[in-house]
Amino acid sequence: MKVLSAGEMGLADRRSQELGIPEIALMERAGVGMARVILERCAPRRALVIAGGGNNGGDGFVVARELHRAGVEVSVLPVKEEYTGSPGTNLRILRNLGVRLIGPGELDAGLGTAEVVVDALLGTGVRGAPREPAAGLIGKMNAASAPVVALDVPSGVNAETGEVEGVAVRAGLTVAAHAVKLGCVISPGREHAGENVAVDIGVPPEADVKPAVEWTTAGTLRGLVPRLREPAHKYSAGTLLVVAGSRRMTGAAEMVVRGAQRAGCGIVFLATAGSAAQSLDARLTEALVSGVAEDRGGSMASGALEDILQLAERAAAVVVGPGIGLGQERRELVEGVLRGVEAPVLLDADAVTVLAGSEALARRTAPAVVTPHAGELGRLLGSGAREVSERRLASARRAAEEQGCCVLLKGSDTIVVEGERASVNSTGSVALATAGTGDVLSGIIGALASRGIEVYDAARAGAWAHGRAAEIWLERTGWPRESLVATDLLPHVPEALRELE
Ligand SMILES: NC(=O)C1=CN([C@@H]2O[C@H](COP(=O)(O)OP(=O)(O)OC[C@H]3O[C@@H](n4cnc5c(N)ncnc54)[C@H](OP(=O)(O)O)[C@@H]3O)[C@@H](O)[C@H]2O)[C@@H](O)CC1
Ligand SMILES: [K+]
Repeated sequence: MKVLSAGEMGLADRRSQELGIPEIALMERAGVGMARVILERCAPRRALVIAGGGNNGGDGFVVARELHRAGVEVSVLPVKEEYTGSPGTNLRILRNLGVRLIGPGELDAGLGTAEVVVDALLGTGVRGAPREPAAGLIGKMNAASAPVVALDVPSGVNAETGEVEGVAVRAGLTVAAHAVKLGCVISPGREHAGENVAVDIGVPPEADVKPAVEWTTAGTLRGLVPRLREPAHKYSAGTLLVVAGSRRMTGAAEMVVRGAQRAGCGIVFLATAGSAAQSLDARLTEALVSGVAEDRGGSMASGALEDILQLAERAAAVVVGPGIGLGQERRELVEGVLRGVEAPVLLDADAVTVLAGSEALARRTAPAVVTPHAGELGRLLGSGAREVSERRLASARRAAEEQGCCVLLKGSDTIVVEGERASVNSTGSVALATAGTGDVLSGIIGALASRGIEVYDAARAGAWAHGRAAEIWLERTGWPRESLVATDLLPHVPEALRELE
């Protein structure tokens, strides 16, 4: 699956036309391909096409003609009075064929009988929140009982960013021209798009564009994760220090360690609160567990820093945060690790939360990666979870710039940003929305970093393998996705990583 932003698609389109391919030829192939997908997937007897005033509407007219040709009873609502250019030509053909063109007054009847509603209202040319009458039409499409298939982009979704400024169509399937649009793989646009499919529209390779934001697949990662070479000893395979857990939160520490071990880390040291150490030591047979100074609540105290820095001297990477707890002492501890550790540091969970308002991360020059979800990133940015959820790519970029580090923003569309580089992960499942999966992810990324992979690559490869492990579990067990627990991922992490060899 190829993913391009709206701007990149516009460039591919202009280059194609400069090479002499007429706009109407691209529209023809787009519409023909889109109609084929609709016929194959939905096989409707009656369809309604809602066509806007631009080229997205033009695609809709071609789709209507193709559905009509296949024997589907089609109604088309063109929103504009007058059409010119390629959409105008295609609307004229519909008139010549006697395809039923309806006005707004007949819309409710059309929506009531259609087996598929085709959203050809707004595409990549939308600017800002949909105005009337588009906004009202979007509301009607969303209220329809028939499934909605969006052409190119669900109307109202920003194809560049995935942001939704006003209302937007909720489609079950989005059929894109040439490449899936970036806004359809980033939340919330991703949820509006449903399944994404792209159809070939004849853009020649000479006109194609390399995307600035990578859609991370096995292909983009292949060869990144080194195989262990002989002679390997436990230190050459990567040493990782995990700083995690507290008296009441031992599971988080366990899952980070296990994730790291399955991702090929040669040796894992765990520093945890003194009162948690004994039980973790018993559970983590292969890890070296150290209990360090804790406060009265059973969380690691700031006085543990010296021991932690000493352990870090033996590690090629450090993971800090899961289950450590909040408060001033944890903040001092995390700041101390950022100041005192030269090796790459991954900050997750509580370690991200306690850094809100701190300058320690921005001041650090050695490599660092933070792995927040929207709520944690909202605290770090001081903007709130909602702002992050609405503007995910922009928020991740802002945090990466302000903090001068790599940011992995968790979600169904895990986004990884560092400097100019950005990527969206292609693997995963809603099954991952369960306690502890984030800890496993931290362990995997920490292990990859400990094996010498730079943090941006470790983060995107780790996210990919973590999502792929969930997919493999679903494939193998056939169990409902709600049943996955974080430790189910562990046996599938090596399999996922092997797919990258
Ligand atoms: N590029 C390619 O290679 C190919 C592109 N193709 C297709 O073209 C699509 C892009 O077409 P596009 O550029 O004509 O824009 P499009 O999405 O139809 O929107 C423009 C219309 O929306 C309106 N409008 C805008 N904002 C609005 C708002 N807030 N609220 C309400 N209305 C608003 C605007 O009205 P105006 O502002 O002009 O009054 C105008 O009528 C692309 O997604 C793909 O489907 C294919 O044919 C294959 C080749
Ligand atoms: K659309």
